[in-house]
Amino acid sequence: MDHFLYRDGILHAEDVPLPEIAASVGTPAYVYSAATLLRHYRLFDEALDWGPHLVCYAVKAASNVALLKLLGDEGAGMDVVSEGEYRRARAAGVPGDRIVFSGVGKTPGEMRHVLEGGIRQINLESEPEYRMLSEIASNMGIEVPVTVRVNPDVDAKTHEKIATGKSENKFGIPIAKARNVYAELATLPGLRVVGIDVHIGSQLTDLDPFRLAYRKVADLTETLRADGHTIDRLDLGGGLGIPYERSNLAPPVPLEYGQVVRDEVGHLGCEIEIEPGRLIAGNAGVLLASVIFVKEGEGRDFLILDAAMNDLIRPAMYGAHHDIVPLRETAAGAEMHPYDVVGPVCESGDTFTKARLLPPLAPSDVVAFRSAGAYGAVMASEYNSRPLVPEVLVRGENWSVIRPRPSYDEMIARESVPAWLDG
Ligand SMILES: Cc1ncc(COP(=O)(O)O)c(C=O)c1O
Ligand SMILES: N[C@@H](CCCC[NH3+])C(=O)O
Repeated sequence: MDHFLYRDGILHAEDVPLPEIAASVGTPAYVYSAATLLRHYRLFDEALDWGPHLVCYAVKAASNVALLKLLGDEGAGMDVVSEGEYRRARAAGVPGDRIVFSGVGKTPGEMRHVLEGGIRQINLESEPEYRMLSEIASNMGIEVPVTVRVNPDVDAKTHEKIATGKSENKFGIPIAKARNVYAELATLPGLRVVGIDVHIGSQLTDLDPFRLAYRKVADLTETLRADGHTIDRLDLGGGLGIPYERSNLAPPVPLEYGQVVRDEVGHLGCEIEIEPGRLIAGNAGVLLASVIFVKEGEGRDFLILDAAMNDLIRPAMYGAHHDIVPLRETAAGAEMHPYDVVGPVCESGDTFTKARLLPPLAPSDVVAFRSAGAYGAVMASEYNSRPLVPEVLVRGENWSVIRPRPSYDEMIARESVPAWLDG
């Protein structure tokens, strides 16, 4: 459920009519609903309330500081994968002891930064990484809580580009090597083992892969405990999918997911951490775009929008589907028209969808891409020198720009011509 609904024939974000935002901010623009974001966070929090837990929002999904502040103030932890994300979380007021640091390629500088600033735990993904962290932390006189991300070799049954738990993926340490790795970790200074981490992929619509992976983690917990290690915390990653097509059967909800977690690892008495991103932010955001032209092609009509692949790359990158709806509600029984919906960027890949049935649209009409809150604005670029897409946050009747669209001058002023080029 989200808070983008038609009221009096006009699509609203909570209590704000979206045409008002489009007219004021211009398009393209991302609009987020605070109520949806918080609702989804709370669903996860409640799904795990059978035991000690922390929902660490995956900052990569949508990382605007205002969104992080909303979630942080609600008690959320954060899962970060870079110093930049860590700094954003801290800027949003989230204390270090609610931040976990994931990722396969943490640099020494990033490690030092989070150790200085305070961190709940670092999820380690390779031998060279934990040896480096041990050296840095012990030189700083710190003992940092760590887990090892294990790769359980489970098929997450999702798009191959976002599956992370198979042996061919770059993520984690093969689960079969875990005993040796934990044995070495126990001898290294500067590190304090607290648990195990796993994350098998994103946009999972089936709970079985989670079940399989968590069962393996439960077995490993018992083995490692028998070896004498302290395993008090299980970070079970993110990955629960969302319904991108309203017509589709809905994927499992957080409550069902929480039950799987309880079934598989609940008996171990560990504190549970999860790292959901997409399910919290995905349906909490839409991308508004205006029609520039309707162009007649060979046997097709192109709906040319002012949003492009640089603003929302998911369709070009993964062939992803996003529902597209006009801001003015379509009358029941209205005649629909097939459009190839495209952006202005100079690539044929800048196609959002082909032959999509929409009501007849004309220049200046505004449409909304639904389910664009996660992996939307964060993956935007300035390709074709299109200034970075702005972001807006709505809460009830209030709305504010939380990231403005840079002017062309600002975009260009970041660059400089070296004196030695200037004659
Ligand atoms: C380590 C880690 N945690 C959490 C997430 C968030 O995943 P999702 O947005 O699918 O919940 C990801 C992305 O797949 C990830 O790589
Ligand atoms: N960017 C991807 C998800 C990446 C998941 C991050 N580990 C998407 O839009 O679906």
